[in-house]
Amino acid sequence: MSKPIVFITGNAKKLEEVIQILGKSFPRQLISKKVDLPEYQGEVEEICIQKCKEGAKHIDGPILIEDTCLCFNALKGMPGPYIKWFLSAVGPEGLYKMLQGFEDKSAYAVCTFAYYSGNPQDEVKLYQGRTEGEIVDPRGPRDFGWDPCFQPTGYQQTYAEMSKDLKNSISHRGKALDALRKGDLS
Ligand SMILES: O=P(O)(O)OP(=O)(O)OP(=O)(O)OC[C@H]1O[C@@H](n2cnc3c(O)ncnc32)[C@H](O)[C@@H]1O
Ligand SMILES: [Mg+2]
Repeated sequence: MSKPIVFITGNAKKLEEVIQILGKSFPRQLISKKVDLPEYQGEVEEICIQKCKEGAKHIDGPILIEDTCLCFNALKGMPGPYIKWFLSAVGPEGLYKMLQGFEDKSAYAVCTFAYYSGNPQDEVKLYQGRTEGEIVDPRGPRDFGWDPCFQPTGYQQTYAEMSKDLKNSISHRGKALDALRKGDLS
């Protein structure tokens, strides 16, 4: 019997979605631990590896972390991994206003999971998902991050206006977890 995987996050809404998306079909037991891991700088892959290694100091056994980026094409991919600070400073309205001087409102959300078995001989494994969209004047409930100002390509609703099932079926996180499901989590 494999050990349960501990998903470390300080974000209750992320955890809620991960549980909804993986559902009962996930063959491994997933438990969660609330730890606010440091916000690292750099490329998202490096950030996730560092975050995962730091998380491993808290847990004896397999662990999972994720990091989410929101990237504006007009800003060459910024705020990217720093979106948390921008969002807490200016909110979804401010994110929309940041693009006021640009015609290009396109953006993409990237979710990267990092898994580490806990065995020192194993590497950290990464699983990524990306959803394209645009930054719009915020609409919909305010309960999760930048959801009100992100409208995925091909939809008339923002993430915040969508049902959870619809968001999860097309989201950056849903796609990253599809990749994780297919991965080798030994
Ligand atoms: O402890 P961790 O897992 O790091 O949780 P966090 O809230 O610090 O999350 P990140 O470091 O990945 O920063 C991502 C930011 O984007 C927000 N966010 C993450 N996923 C989102 C989603 O699907 N929809 C809207 N906002 C999201 C989140 O609230 C943060 O402000
Ligand atoms: Mg974080």
